[in-house]
Amino acid sequence: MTDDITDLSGSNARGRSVDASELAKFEAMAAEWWDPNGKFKPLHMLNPVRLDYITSRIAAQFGRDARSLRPFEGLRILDIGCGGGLLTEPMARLGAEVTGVDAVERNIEVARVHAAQQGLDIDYRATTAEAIAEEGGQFDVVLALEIVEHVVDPADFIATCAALTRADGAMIVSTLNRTAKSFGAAIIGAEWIMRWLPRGTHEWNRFITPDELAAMMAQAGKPAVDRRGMVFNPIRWDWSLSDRDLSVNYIITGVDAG
Ligand SMILES: C[S@@+](CC[C@H](N)C(=O)[O-])C[C@H]1O[C@@H](n2cnc3c(N)ncnc32)[C@H](O)[C@@H]1O
Ligand SMILES: [Mg+2]
Repeated sequence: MTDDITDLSGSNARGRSVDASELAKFEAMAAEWWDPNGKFKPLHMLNPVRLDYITSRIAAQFGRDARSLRPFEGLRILDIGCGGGLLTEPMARLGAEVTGVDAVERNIEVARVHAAQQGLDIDYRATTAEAIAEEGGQFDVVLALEIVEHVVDPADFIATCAALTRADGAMIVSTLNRTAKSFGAAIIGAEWIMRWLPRGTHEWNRFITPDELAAMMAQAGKPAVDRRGMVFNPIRWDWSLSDRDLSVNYIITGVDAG
């Protein structure tokens, strides 16, 4: 059950969003975070397109010029479920003051070592969103990328992310849609055929539709202002953003209703 983590290494954070069996999957893969051909290959492939999206949304929200040298100087960004820091590091490079949080201690160790090698100053913590919220943490931007399908109660988790986001801030959430196509692409394609991910990494019934996620964000006071699909093109072998096709991977930005 969610409270019983005694069968793990004991290095994982507790919190009501934590599903111990989900954490065990990431704990087992921790060493591979920065291997572009390892088990996180899909995230490495996805990284440029989601970085483009996130950078332009943050620049728009805060009136920054995304092409300047350090456009996010002065912004506080929280990356929840940061893993090895694939998206955390570019945020720091763009000048933001970045906190990366992951419930798996081993991920945080890997992230810290890699950031140090890159000469990046990132505040990495092995904890949960709810623990940061209890401390009263407030951020200009909260990122929750590819994590909501792994937490115990997605609506509760989204509410915590929203509480961590300042009134004039933005939260950006990416995940997998629950469609026949996502079963084919994310489970059969990525796990069974391509073997990019170990079998069982994703559970299709935990995937969330864009409407469900948007409803959770609206309920949490950060209604969706923008949603895009992230689409893999097997002929060009690359990813692009789409206004129309949110059938597999997608990303949503929420800002204050007022
Ligand atoms: C698919 S990975 C995504 C990593 C990173 N956000 C990225 O997109 O590159 C999901 C991450 O969420 C972490 N995680 C899962 N449940 C969590 C929870 N309840 N609180 C904090 N982190 C969690 C896992 O340890 C894992 O590193
Ligand atoms: Mg995932």
